Amino acid sequence: MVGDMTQLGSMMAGLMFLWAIFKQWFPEELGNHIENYFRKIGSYFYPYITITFPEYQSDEFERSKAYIAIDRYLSTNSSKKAKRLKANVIRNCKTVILSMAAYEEVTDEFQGIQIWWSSGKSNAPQQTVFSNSDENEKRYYKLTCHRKHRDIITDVYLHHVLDNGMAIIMKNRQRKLYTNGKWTSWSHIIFEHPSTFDTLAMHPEKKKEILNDLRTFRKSENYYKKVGKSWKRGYLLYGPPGTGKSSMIAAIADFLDYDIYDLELTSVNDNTDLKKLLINTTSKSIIVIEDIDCSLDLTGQRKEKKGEKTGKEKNPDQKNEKDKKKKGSEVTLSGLLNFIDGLWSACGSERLIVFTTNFVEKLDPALIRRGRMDKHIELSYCCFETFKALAKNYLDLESHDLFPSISRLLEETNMTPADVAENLMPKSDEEDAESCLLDLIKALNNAKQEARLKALDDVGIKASNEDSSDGEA
Ligand SMILES: Nc1ncnc2c1ncn2[C@@H]1O[C@H](COP(=O)(O)OP(=O)(O)OP(=O)(O)O)[C@@H](O)[C@H]1O
Ligand SMILES: [Mg+2]
Repeated sequence: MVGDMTQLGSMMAGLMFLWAIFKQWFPEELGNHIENYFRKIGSYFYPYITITFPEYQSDEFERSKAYIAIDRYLSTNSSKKAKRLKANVIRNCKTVILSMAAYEEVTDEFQGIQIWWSSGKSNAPQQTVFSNSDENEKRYYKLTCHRKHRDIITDVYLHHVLDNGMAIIMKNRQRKLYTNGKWTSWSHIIFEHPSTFDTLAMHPEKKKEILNDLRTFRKSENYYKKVGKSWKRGYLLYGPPGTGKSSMIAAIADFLDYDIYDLELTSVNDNTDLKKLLINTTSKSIIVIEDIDCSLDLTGQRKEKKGEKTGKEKNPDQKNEKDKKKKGSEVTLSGLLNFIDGLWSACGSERLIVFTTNFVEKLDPALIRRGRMDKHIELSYCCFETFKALAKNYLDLESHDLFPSISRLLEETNMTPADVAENLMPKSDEEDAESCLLDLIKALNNAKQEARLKALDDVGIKASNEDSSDGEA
């Protein structure tokens, strides 16, 4: 059907071309009159309009988002109707997306209107020595419909196609973990961290509160617009090592289906590069700076790395090397503050910025004030509620006679969820749930004993210090 219409369309275009040559031999007014007459006859025989969607817009390197959305949208009906298909295998060979090959045609129906889609390609001149033959083909999708439906097609149907196509892209997309390498670019791997809010053990009330906060954030685009804020939110996760800060970031990314940009501040040259990195992030993402206290000190000057010489350098090469290192770490506190909520931070939207630290008290108050880091979440030592969640995850246990003893021991001593989890893991095939719980009780008793000895030691040292200072006096 589309082929017939295309032939008819080409015939009409040919006639119009011939007419353009003959038109000059006629007086202008008569020429225009005849042309109008031709157009009327033409539109009587060919009452269709076509809209073409090229894969690449002339001024962009990236594939057109509209083209990709149409491709995905058509994959739902082209895979049923088209005869020649193209397969795109994603998600580690687990998902196959079929789209129609070049010069295929499929029909679609919308509110009783018939729409014809065809795919095509044309050869573009060779662009670079590295480009392969596929890259030199300019693909496109062409929509054809009756001209009387023009308004509904352009105003309603195309939105329907693009929205549905984008939804399919989001559903099939694989989350990415980006890291900043040299210069101002990001490189990425597919992000498949197993941590989710189901596996993250924490007090149920606290978990509920965080999930509600994330849900509210996700659907608050209009609210942020209304109050004049860019659509982003800052999370500060703090607590001792092994309490689940990184695991929580992975769980948030899973819950919101966002990509993660793991920003290594020590690799960023200066504030300008920090800004460029920010511009190169996409919406629906989490920008993470882990161990923020190790990247900046309170005055905003970057710390020198441990082990770096502080005295005079022995030779000029060493000095150059040091200069280079210094030059590679010129990001300032003010640069970071601008990164979080300066004017440039408004480019893109729907973003979380997450800082983690083991020492919240070391951070500059300006960096973590509300408005910048809107939500402060403390992840702490394992409490009984956290233990119950871990026991459920690791041992499939909801209750046990040993639970009361564990509850008492957890109140008496500090143990991180990471250590509790390690003790709950069976060490061999023979080890059952009860012996894992006994392992944990043993570890908790040891930790309690160690803490008691350390406290005694500290008191002893203090007492001997006081004695010696009395003697001196
Ligand atoms: N709250 C938790 N729930 C479930 N597992 C946890 C939790 N906390 C820690 N773990 C386990 O301990 C391991 C270490 O946790 P994680 O890396 O998230 O700690 P962290 O707080 O980021 O530590 P650090 O401050 O050293 O970076 C995780 O792989 C996970 O298996
Ligand atoms: Mg961590």
